[in-house]
Amino acid sequence: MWTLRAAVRRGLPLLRAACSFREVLAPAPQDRCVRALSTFGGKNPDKSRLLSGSGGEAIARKGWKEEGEEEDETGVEDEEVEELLLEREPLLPQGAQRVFLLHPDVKWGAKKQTLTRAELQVAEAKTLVHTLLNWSVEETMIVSTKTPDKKLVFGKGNFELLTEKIRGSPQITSVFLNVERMSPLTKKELEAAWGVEVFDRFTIVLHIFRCNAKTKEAKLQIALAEIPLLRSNLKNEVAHLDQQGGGSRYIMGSGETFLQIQQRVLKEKEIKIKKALEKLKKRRHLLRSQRKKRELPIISIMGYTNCGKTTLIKALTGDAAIQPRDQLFATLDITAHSGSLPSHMTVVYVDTIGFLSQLPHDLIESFSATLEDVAHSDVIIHVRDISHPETDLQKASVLSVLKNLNLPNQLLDSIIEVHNKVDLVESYESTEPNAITISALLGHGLEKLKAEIESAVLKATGKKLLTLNIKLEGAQLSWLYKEATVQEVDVIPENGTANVKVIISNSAYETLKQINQPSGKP
Ligand SMILES: Nc1nc2c(ncn2[C@@H]2O[C@H](COP(=O)(O)OP(=O)(O)OP(=O)(O)O)[C@@H](O)[C@H]2O)c(=O)[nH]1
Ligand SMILES: [Mg+2]
Repeated sequence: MWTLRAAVRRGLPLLRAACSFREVLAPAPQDRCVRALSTFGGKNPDKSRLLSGSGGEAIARKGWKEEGEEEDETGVEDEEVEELLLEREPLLPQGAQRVFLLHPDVKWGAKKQTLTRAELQVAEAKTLVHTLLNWSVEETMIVSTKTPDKKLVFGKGNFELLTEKIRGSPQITSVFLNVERMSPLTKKELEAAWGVEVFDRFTIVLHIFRCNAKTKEAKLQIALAEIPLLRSNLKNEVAHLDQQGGGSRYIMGSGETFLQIQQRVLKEKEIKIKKALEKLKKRRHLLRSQRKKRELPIISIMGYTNCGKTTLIKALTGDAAIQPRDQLFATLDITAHSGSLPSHMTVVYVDTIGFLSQLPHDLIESFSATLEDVAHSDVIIHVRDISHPETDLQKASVLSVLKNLNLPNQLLDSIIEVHNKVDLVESYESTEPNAITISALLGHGLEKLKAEIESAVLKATGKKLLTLNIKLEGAQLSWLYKEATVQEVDVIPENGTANVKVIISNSAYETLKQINQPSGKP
C-alpha cells in the first residue's frame, strides 16, 4: 500500500512558484523611522523564542500574487507610484525627540470617552511614541478640559499652567497632544505659545504607516489619506501668505491664484492616486476569482494591532520567512500564506492590518478597500491579546469595524475567537465558552484551533470530508480530481481499489453516486 499526499501533489507546488517576491520574502529591513518595541505592556518575551518554522509553504506574498504571474502585472509602474509619492514633506522631525505626552481628558458631555479610561489611552499613546526610532516620553500629563474643540483645547487656567510647565522644561523637545486630529490653526497657536512642535495622533499614526507600508497599494492608500491633511495645511499656508499680501493674488499669465493652482495640483494628484488604486483593486479581484476557482478556502486573521496575528500565521503555516515584530501596525499589507489542516486540506491564511481604537477616520477609509477582501473569505479568526489590560475594549473596537465592513451575516456569525498570549496570564480561564485559548508564540493550543478551523471551513463551504472506496479502473478517480478536492489516496493493490479522502460538495457527491456508485462507505 502506498500513500499519495494529494494536497502536496496538487496544491503546494503551484503555490511555491509564487514565492518570488523578494520584497516580502526577504527579512524585513530595519526600518529607519520606526523601531521594534522591546516590550508591549512590558510583557513580551524575547523574539528569539518565536517558533522556528519548519519550512512550510507560503503563497501570494505580496497582495494576491499567485501561480504563473510575472513579477509585476499590476499595471501600475513603480515609477508612477514613486512620482505620486514624491516631494512629501516629512511628517515628524528626524532625530531624537523627548516628548511631553499631554492627554486632554473630557470628563462629561458628548466628547467623553465611555469605553476606556484616560490612563489606558495614555498607555496606548506611549506605545505609539515608543514605536518611533529614538523617540521617548519625557513626561506624561492628563489634563481635564471642558472645551476640547476650542482653539487652545484647554481652559484658560490649565492652559497657562501648561505653558509655564513646557516653557520651563528645556528637556522637552515636542508635545504629543493625544487627540485624533488638531486643526492647523490650533497647532500653530499651541506651537507659538509653547515654543516646541506639537503633534496629534493622526500625524504619528500616519508616520508609522508611511514607514511600514511595503506594497504599492498600501503606499498609495496612505498617500490618499494624506490629501486632506495637505489641503488643510495649504489653506493655512495661504492664510499666512495673505497676511503678507501674497496667497490670493493671481499668478501672472495663469489666470489662477496661488491657492487655486495648489488646489488643482492636489486634486490632480488625488485623481491619479485613485486611478492607480482602482487598477490595483481590479487586479486583486481577478486574483480573488482565480483563487476561488481553485477552491482554496480563505481564512482571514483579524484583530487589534499587536495581538499576534502574524505570529499565529507563522505558527499555523510553519513559514520561517514570516517576521512578526513587536510594533504597532507592523503589518499594513494584506498577504496570504498557505497552510494545511488536520485532514491535509490546504487553506489560505490572510494576514490583515491591525485595528486601533480611535484610528483616524481617513486612515480607516483608505484601508477599507483592502479589507474588502475579508468579505470574500470563508472564515474569520478574531485574535485577541488576552494579556492586554484593555482586551475587552479592543474586542469591541474590532467588532465595530467588522460590522461596518458589510460582511455577510453568515461570516460574522461564524467568527472563531482566539484568546492569544495565554502564556502571559497565569492560569488563564476564558469566560467565553467558544473561545479557543492559545499561545501563538509557544505553539500551545494550535491543534485544537486547526480542528476548529477545519469544521468551520467545511460548514462555511457546505462541503463534506469523506473517505470513499473507489475502483481504480474507470473514470471515478479522475472525476473526483476534477470536481472535488482530493486530499489523500491510499491504493489497495490487492483489490484494485483506493480509499480516497476527499472534500466534496453535497451536489457533487450526489452526481458521483449517479455516475458511478462508489462501493465504499463515506
Ligand atoms: N508572549 C507572547 N507574545 C506573543 C504571542 N503572540 C505574539 N506575541 C508577540 O506579540 C508581538 C506582536 O506580534 P505580531 O504577530 O507582529 O502581532 P500583529 O497582530 O501581527 O501586529 P500588527 O501587524 O502590528 O497589527 C510580537 O512581539 C510577538 O512575539 C504569544 O502567544 N505570547
Ligand atoms: Mg502583523
